[in-house]
Amino acid sequence: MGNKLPENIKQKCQQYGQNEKDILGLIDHLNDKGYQCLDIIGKGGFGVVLRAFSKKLQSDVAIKCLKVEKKNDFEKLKKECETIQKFKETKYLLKSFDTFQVVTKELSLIFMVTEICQGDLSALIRSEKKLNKLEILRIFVQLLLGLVEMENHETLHLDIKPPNILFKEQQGHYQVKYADFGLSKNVSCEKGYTTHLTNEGGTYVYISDEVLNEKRHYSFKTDIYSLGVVFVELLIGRQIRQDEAALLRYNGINQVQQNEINDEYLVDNAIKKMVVKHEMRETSQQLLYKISNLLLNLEFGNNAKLIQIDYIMKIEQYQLLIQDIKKLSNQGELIFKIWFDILQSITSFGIGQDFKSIQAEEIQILQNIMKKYLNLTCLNLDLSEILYIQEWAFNLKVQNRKPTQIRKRKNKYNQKINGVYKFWMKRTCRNTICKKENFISTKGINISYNNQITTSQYKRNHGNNITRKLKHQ
Ligand SMILES: Nc1ncnc2c1ncn2[C@@H]1O[C@H](COP(=O)(O)OP(=O)(O)OP(=O)(O)O)[C@@H](O)[C@H]1O
Repeated sequence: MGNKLPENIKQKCQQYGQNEKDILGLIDHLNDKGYQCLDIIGKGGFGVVLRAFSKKLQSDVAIKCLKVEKKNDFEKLKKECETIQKFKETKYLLKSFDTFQVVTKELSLIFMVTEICQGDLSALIRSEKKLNKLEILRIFVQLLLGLVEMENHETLHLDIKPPNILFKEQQGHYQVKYADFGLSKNVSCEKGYTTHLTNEGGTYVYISDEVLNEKRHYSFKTDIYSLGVVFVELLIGRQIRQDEAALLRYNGINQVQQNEINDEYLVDNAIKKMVVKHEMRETSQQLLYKISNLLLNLEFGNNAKLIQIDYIMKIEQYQLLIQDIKKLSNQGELIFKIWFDILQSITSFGIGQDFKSIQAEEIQILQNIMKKYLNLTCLNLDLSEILYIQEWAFNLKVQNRKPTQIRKRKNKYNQKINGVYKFWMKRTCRNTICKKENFISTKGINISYNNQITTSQYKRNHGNNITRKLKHQ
């Protein structure tokens, strides 16, 4: 890039009040590390965020360039880097690719390379084009899943607010990610809370009573409060004012806000279980269970009849399944059957196959099947969402069984989601009926079958070393 800044970066320097020489310096450091700077995305309290091309990843990344001025700053930034680096295999927490430090005679800089997003939630809340309820619920379910991911990593965010939630938009579907873990704390999962108190708070509007008054342990429910306020803002389509915030914290949601939300179910089942005193708040799992049910009903509700007809007509080779479906009166059970069938279709005889071995490609196949069979274009669920829905559907079935059966099943299903999945695999494979399906061996030999066989029969004849080619792809 030499000594000259491209025109777009020059303009952004003016817009963000950045010294051009400083930016040139940053660009040189980044070049040395294999990043080609393309633009300035924004400016935060500690420095600028740049868009750059990573030669190693062969894709664009965001690079937060942070100037360390005090020892405290360094500790805070180091902690943020360490926190995001420990997140492995998460989907709703901003991915970190690299962090490095550059120290010269004059200054000390930290660079954090992360995945790149398109903006933050505050822009969506402020935007003229208001999000509809379905879009809001899809975002909210992802944010709850993000809290579950944090819980799995024993992390409290403690600064959840719209500017710290980034989004990517693809064909009208928003994918959201938590960012800015500068105030986050580690928490022991056994205890579920931390006694490490501090007077650094998040932002006044979003922080809970316990953080504001430093009067009790923090727990995963501390983040639930903040997310509750974010949810209120998403639903009313505007930011909560400072004067409203105190009332919200101590008195809960008021009538005016309830009228703005205009959805009794969400107020009673989500907001009043989040934006309340610590002991009355629900967990992310409890909320997720309810809200993903609601989302599922919204996604499928109006299409229930269509799903039924479409399903029976198009998947006729699954004779047994169809007979079952005809007996079903309950829409929940119907959805259960559909998920069951779809899972059968994407699993390539993987008895005992592990959750992690399900590849993005298979999720893509699943989505294609959903679109094709169910005529749904809006569906864009990922595996963890699918597993939650699956678990919900199973519980729904469990409720209709006799108590002894329930106990037996529940023991199995009380295991973690991995366990649920493995059990499903076994059950799925045992019952699968394959008719006129094409199979390919891993050596690439095509084998066609004209008769119905069960997968276990097939495995007995041909061994485990097979993958199934999807007929409907
Ligand atoms: N990974 C990213 N992808 C896209 N935009 C980003 C990314 N990270 C940050 N931004 C944007 O860059 C701007 C500055 O972000 P940054 O996190 O530094 O600031 P902040 O959150 O306002 O400040 P602070 O961290 O000091 O509270 C924000 O507008 C933010 O939306």
